Amino acid sequence: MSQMKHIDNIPSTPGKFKMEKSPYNRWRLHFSLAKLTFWSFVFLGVIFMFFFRSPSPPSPHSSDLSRRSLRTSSYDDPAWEKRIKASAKVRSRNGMSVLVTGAAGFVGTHVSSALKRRGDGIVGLDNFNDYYDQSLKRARQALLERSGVYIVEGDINDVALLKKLFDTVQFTHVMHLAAQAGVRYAMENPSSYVHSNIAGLVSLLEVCKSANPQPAIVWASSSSVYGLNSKVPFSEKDRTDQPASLYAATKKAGEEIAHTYNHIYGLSLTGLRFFTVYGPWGRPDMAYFFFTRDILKGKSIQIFEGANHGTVARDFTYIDDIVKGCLASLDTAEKSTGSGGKKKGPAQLRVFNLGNTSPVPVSELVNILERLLKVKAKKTIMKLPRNGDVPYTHANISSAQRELGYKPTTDLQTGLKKFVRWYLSYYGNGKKSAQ
Ligand SMILES: O=C(O)[C@H]1O[C@H](OP(=O)(O)OP(=O)(O)OC[C@H]2O[C@@H](n3ccc(=O)[nH]c3=O)[C@H](O)[C@@H]2O)[C@H](O)[C@@H](O)[C@H]1O
Repeated sequence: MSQMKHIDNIPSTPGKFKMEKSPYNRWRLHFSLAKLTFWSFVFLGVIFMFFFRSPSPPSPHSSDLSRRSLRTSSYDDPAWEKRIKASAKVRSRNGMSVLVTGAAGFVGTHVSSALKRRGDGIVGLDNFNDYYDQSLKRARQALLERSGVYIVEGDINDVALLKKLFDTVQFTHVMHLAAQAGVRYAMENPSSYVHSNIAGLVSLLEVCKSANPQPAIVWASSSSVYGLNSKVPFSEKDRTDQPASLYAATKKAGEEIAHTYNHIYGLSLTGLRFFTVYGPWGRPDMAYFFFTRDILKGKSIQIFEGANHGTVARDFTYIDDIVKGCLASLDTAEKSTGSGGKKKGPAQLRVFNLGNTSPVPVSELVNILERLLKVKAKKTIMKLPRNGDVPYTHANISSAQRELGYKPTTDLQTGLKKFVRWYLSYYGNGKKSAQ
């Protein structure tokens, strides 16, 4: 009752209207309060049901989160830390200590294995997502484990995990290869590109800029940033403001984000524009890989052609050449200049094309595969769909040649021969096949 009095004495709108104290008004007030309480309960009930009782199917994100919180508790596990430290142990003089993101990916596996072979310390990080056959990623992981590289299972968006890794090991370098790849898939699942290629990159750079010492970072950009550029061969100085796919746009955004972190925090950053990388242990979503699978299965393949029956061509680049470019980038990367999250001076900022400098038409890629597989392909020629693909790519590599000593040595015929040999030994002669 005293509370009621208090309410009664306060004008609802100061200076405007004072409520009369008649019994009718009191009854109206009681009634309104009862109504208000009733509807508040209904409202809270609905909210409760929506958040806690909703039988909606678990989204990949919610399962990710629960997995992540489970894993967070294992970050304090001494055995886990021991494995990481053992994997990061440098075994050569002047060797580096590298965090490789996307280590169970195609390029990540090859780069990690090459670094380990020469005595660098490596810790891998990979979220093992299901963009393509996860068993292939697990097989790559097993391969790396045999050579002493441990892959931590986690996402680059997991800042707590990244911090824990940097607390455990003083990484001198980060080889950032984790990404949502694929040009055409960007129309199906655009947010996955924003999640990995933009948000994930920012999470990683945030942790790197605060690390002491700050690592030097080498990361995977893409030839797709040239988009609709029609000047060939593509040079790093050419325009890159006309991306043809969301994938390309997120990689281009990555290059701009790299500029910002270099400018504000003194992070040393090198972006590598890879040109259609192929080879053993490759990505099943790429044309050379699923063409091989489909030719062996006797399934029809689609070969795209440009306007007016124009040739669609790619500057296909063999994995071993790309690995050499990655290692040379790490070796020539200057130290970051910041510490404690503050820039101390200008730092290195580089972008390089890593291509093969000799584009090959997709129809020729298929001819080579037919010869190597000794099977005639069932081909359908179709117009290049409007799905983010560009008609051709061709790298000018003079900058990488000059600064990194990069010189690709594997032509498509030789590289595909190695790929096919691996494919047949991994999947068997078409009996067990790629998904
Ligand atoms: O350099 C890059 O930055 C990118 O390279 C790769 O993209 P792309 O060069 O598009 O490779 P990929 O899909 O193998 O298609 C090869 C060719 O086959 C043609 N193609 C494709 C499919 C098909 O059914 N038919 C066909 O003709 C198609 O038109 C194309 O001409 C990576 O996937 C990408 O993640 C990114 O790293």
